[in-house]
Amino acid sequence: MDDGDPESGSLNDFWGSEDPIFDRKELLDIDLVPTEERIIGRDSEIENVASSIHPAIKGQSPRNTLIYGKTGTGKSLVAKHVTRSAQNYALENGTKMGRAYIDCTQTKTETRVVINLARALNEPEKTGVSIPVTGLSTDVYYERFWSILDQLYDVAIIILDEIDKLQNNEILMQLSRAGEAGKLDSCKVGIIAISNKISFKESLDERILSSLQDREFIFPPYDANQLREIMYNRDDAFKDGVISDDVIPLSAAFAAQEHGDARKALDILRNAGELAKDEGADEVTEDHVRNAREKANIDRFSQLLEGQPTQIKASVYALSVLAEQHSEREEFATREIYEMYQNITSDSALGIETLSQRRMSDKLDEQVFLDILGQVERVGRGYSSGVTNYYYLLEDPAVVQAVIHNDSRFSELEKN
Ligand SMILES: Nc1ncnc2c1ncn2[C@@H]1O[C@H](COP(=O)(O)OP(=O)(O)OP(=O)(O)O)[C@@H](O)[C@H]1O
Repeated sequence: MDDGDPESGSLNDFWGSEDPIFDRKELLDIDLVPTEERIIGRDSEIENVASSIHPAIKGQSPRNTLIYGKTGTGKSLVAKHVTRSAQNYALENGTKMGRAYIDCTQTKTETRVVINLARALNEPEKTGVSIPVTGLSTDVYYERFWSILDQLYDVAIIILDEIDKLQNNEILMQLSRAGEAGKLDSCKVGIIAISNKISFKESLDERILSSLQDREFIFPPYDANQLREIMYNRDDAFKDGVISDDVIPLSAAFAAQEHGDARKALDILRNAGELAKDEGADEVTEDHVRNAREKANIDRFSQLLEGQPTQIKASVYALSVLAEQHSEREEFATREIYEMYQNITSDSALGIETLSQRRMSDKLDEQVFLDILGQVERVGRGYSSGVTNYYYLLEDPAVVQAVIHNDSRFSELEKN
């Protein structure tokens, strides 16, 4: 084993070397909540969310708020930015405001949400309440959580991001009714629920819905100009003069082509910088952006599709098989997709039931909203008059299948 002179290793030169491309790379981190002057094109959304929670500044009940919009439209950013600013203002004005953020893709069960909320808001040295990570019943966790809220805060704002990923809606029921149900003595609770799945409201109990729908906002996608602005406002992530002139406009054009997704724009920009760095280049060029876009597409698509239920994968898979078999066509009618879907789901390897055509097409419609698929309506002529729905893939069928095959049941299917 070599444990000789540490000075002699050539790695030392490497550790000591300066990054030739990035200066403040953290500005391109996806979780960063940028300062207000770096937030572009969301003035009215910020105003709307701020007006919903305005009463909280004085310790009164904030209005519950529901935010919808496609991915990368700034939903999480606006919710975090507005609540952070409210919390600072409240603090300076003598109101004790608590604020917690839960990502429901990571925290899906009722008990885990309560535990995480309680742990995030607790100050054990002040409350004397402990929240062990496991071991108590859900009821006890709730009791301790209510006690923490009453002891420490006049008001608490809870952001539930990607709320449609929750296993059930019990936590929403509890949080939205905590005051009237007498669980809380003095603390007021407000919820900001975020989703990119418009159909999620159908699964909600009427009472929760009416309480959440109090204020509902839909965030529109960005246009290419806004995406450009968002990126120019973060170009100090790079060393001076390292990005060539066409890099930001091209990244913005790519991100605007699908829907105006700021996450995608920033992903492309960061990945382009990383590719340039890996190559030892001293400039980020248009070619790096093109290659980064390719990589971002595959990553993003995997993320969107991987966690989806088997029924959804089966219907998207059916479309990908058709697209592969008929490379001369792009669009396929619901009926054709359904025939392929029936073939696929009849294979016992998948272990799922075959839904009706109607329900399968509902699943496809959801994927359209998430930008996994595209959909067009065509009016037929002659015998086939009437409107027919057609779907098409937004990604290469080979990429779609590669992602779905990560689910072992689908790779089994391939062998049969
Ligand atoms: N208006 C904006 N100005 C500056 N940066 C933005 C803006 N909107 C979004 N971003 C950046 O884009 C990325 C994605 O934004 P955000 O997470 O808020 O999107 P989202 O709508 O919550 O998406 P998802 O549904 O995928 O969670 C973040 O890094 C955020 O900082």
